[in-house]
Amino acid sequence: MGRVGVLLLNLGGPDKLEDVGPFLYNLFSDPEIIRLPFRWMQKPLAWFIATRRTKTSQENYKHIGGGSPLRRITEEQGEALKAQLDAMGKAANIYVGMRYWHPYTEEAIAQLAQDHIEKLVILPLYPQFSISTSGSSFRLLEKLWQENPQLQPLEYTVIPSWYKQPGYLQAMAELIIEQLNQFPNPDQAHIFFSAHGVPKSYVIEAGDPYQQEIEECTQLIMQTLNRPNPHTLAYQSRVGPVEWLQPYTEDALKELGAKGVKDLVVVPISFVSEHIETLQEIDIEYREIAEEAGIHNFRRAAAPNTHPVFIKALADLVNESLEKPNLKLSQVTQMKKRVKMYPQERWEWGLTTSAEVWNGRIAMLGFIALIIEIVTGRGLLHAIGLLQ
Ligand SMILES: C=CC1=C(C)c2cc3[nH]c(cc4nc(cc5[nH]c(cc1n2)c(C)c5CCC(=O)O)C(CCC(=O)O)=C4C)c(C)c3C=C
Ligand SMILES: [Fe+2]
Ligand SMILES: [Fe+2]
Repeated sequence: MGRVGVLLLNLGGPDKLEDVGPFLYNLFSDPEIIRLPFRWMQKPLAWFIATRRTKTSQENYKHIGGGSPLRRITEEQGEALKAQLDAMGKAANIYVGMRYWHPYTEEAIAQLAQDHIEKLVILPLYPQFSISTSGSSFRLLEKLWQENPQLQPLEYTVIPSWYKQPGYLQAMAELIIEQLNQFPNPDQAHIFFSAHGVPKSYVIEAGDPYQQEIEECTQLIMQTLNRPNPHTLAYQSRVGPVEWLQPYTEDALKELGAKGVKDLVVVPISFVSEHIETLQEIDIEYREIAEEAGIHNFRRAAAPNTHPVFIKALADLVNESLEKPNLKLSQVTQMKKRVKMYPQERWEWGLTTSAEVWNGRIAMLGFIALIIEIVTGRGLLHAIGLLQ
């Protein structure tokens, strides 16, 4: 085999406070994050939401030192993975490709093309697949491959999701045990899995396997842990007015507090590095909610970061994928094409479900257009003199 490369895919995060606005704009410009029926709406809406959210989001980043640690940790994971692969006699170059901030996926692809990589393993740093995370990065890569003929000869394989990997489950169990051991009665503490949420429509309408993979992952971690502790799964970080996967973390914490739970370990399970949602949302916001609800001994399991058992798990994943038949990007993005997606729907006349859905969407678009117009002072209603 020729020169091997591993492309680690991740979300990216603002390095400093000034990056927050443009980072949010990139994130909301992604049709896999906000799913709209018309592409032309994407950029104005992204600008509008990013502008509105920047201040609050900056306040949150201020609490964790003024920026996201995601780049630093992902690069450290890459270095540790390289050393582990070297030790196993499988030398490889590691590349980091972020979706919404530096180093962008496009930069990583340009670099690996320059390095004459001959076989590439595409490894998202999300254990479970979601349209909004790994799916979005795979779609981008598919586009880059289509646009750049230079990439055609590069042989690659994709790892779509890997939450069943035994080393990963073992690392998670060890991180939980570390926290359980801090309680006077380790077997009685409540284990609280907090997954990043997604809008419910992603699962129900678009067929995102995320919820099923999260639920299975929770069961597998509990089996690996092999302790009698009670556990709960809930979803955090809801954004916007639509319904997301339930139960919401804040509600589940309040409910457990009301039931008299005092000792609790939160386990973040959708992400493998510390980031704003562990350091700020769980450690500050959810801790406060839990303490108010009477959960006085609130602890959190660390994210796997560069835990040696976790890094070995990543190295095993890379090795196993090199031995299996290649999995193409078209194969891993295809699962979405089999289910209901906005661009594939067709208009139907009459009082059909489809027509009702479209009525709702048109009303929503009208409303959004009105808000944008009020904020920017420009648009159709100003042009015809209805707004000044
Ligand atoms: C598996 C993990 C993640 C899923 C699923 C996910 C979906 C998702 N996220 C948003 C909106 C935002 N996400 C933001 C930050 C952010 N998201 C993830 C992970 C998942 N997102 C991470 C790791 C981070 C943090 C990066 C960092 O800086 O450390 C943000 C910005 C922060 C904020 O303002 O709260 C937003 C906004 C949506 C809408 C979504 C599903 C559709
Ligand atoms: Fe997110
Ligand atoms: Fe989030």
